[in-house]
Amino acid sequence: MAAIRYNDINTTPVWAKLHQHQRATRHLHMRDLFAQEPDRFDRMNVQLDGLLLDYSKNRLTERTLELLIELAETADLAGWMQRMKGGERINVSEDRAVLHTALRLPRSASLEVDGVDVVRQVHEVLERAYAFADAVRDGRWLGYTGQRITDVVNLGIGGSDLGPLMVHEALAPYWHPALRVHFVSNVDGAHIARTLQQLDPATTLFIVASKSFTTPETRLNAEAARSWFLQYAGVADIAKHFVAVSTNREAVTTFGIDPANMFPFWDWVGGRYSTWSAIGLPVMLAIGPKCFAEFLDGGRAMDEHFFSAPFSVNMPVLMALIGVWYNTFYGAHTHAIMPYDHGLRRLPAHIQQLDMESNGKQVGRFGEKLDFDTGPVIWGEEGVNSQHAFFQLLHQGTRLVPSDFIVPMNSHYPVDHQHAVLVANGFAQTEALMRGKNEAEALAELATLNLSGEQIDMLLPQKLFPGNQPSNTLAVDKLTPRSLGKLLALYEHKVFVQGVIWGINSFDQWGVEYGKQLAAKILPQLTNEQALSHDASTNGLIAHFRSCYEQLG
Ligand SMILES: O=P(O)(O)OC[C@H]1O[C@](O)(CO)[C@@H](O)[C@@H]1O
Repeated sequence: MAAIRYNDINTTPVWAKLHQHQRATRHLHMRDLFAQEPDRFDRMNVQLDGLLLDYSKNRLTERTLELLIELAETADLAGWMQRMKGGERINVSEDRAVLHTALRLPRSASLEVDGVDVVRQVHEVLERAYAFADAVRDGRWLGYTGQRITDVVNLGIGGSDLGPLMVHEALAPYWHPALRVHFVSNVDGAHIARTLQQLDPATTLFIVASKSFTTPETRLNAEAARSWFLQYAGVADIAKHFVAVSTNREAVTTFGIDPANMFPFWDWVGGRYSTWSAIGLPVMLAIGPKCFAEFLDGGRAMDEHFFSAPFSVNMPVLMALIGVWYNTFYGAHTHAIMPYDHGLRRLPAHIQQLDMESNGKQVGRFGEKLDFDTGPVIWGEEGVNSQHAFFQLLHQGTRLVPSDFIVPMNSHYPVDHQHAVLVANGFAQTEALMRGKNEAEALAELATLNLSGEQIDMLLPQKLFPGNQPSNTLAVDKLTPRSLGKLLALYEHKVFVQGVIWGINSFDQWGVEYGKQLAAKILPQLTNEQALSHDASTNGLIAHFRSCYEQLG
């Protein structure tokens, strides 16, 4: 454990200066900033090998950026980056290193942690996983009847589901044509039952994906899958149809999966950072080892940029600092993620876990209470669907909602000119959110409609758009394994930087434990007559369930 000290970032001079600066600049409208600064876009974009971040549509001046960078320096961001990269145990509450970046290092690299070269370990497992994926994809790995595998079911939840699911969906153009991959996460029996209904046990492969291998939802789904499978096949056939990805060899063996069919990873990979490890197995099966290696390369390209670029042109650092500006100094409560790409529709859900499980904390890394706002509520939906759902609030509601628009410049699906329509919508939204529509513009529009003065008085306020609603635009040349790798690593580093600024340990998740403990207590009470000692609401709900539950008999 590192020596205990307390986070004092909110008592530093730069913290006070940022509060003063916010008060001094909050009246500025981005529309005016753009009018005064014709080179604003040129100054406020960063490009990295096919990925462009335009951060000019933010409530920023040069001074804001200077102060935010001073804040990063004050928080010793460079030091924390080196500590993470070098494998120091920066996850202090669990006494673990944080080395998802090592998962993306090339075979030629080496990184020793506790005397072990973790890069060698990573590539040993990758080679095994790649060989397995190739055998399934080529039809050399056969099921118990000698038929080839046609369906893969990933049984996992949280980080063992959201990341691989998102990457799998995003890379649909690269899928093997004769292999379908399904993801089952919820303990709601509907999820596994509806998936199994479509499947043939003779041609189905199950991946039980769980870092801990103790997560009840995943274990129950794995047991349900095994029972279903054993209705058709024998115990000896399990080895051909069940593999595991985990850090817990003992639990995998106890569950009945041959350790030869287990792909390990390590405690220095957080669940929500694990897509790059063997947890990516369903993705490897779908897109093949070559494309998966390109995905890893993309992540590494972002790592190299993050670890070497000056803060003023460092994509993850800039995105993180802009987020801190709104969260902590403007009091914004949320951050929206809007991918203008159907393949990226699960990205908001993945980033939601990545960000909220990492930085949704009110104490600092040494247990001290933090006296300021930290991680925002992350939410979002694919564009343009989101425009027809909740954009009204962004345009004319009362809340500050910073957002990211992620827009691929090219599509894998050239359906007429629909891609241009999609992109035009994305760009138009960022413009409208930034500019707004003022009284003169709204009046000029109403003047063309031949309305009475009374009608104009009534309609004018409703036609006004305040604007000044900030957004980043991430323009991706094309959604490929490599560009997706960059995008995902960008968000991982953004979250890390924000955690460093706020003094948070972004790599534990104690907050999800309590609900699990109470669920374990309530579960037997649902089906017995034991007297209840919860609060009146919980007692009442349990009693109501007992009276309604048909399977109680
Ligand atoms: O991979 P495991 O150990 O089954 O955990 C699944 C998920 O559960 C959590 O521990 C808590 O929700 C996540 O951090 C994790 O990604």
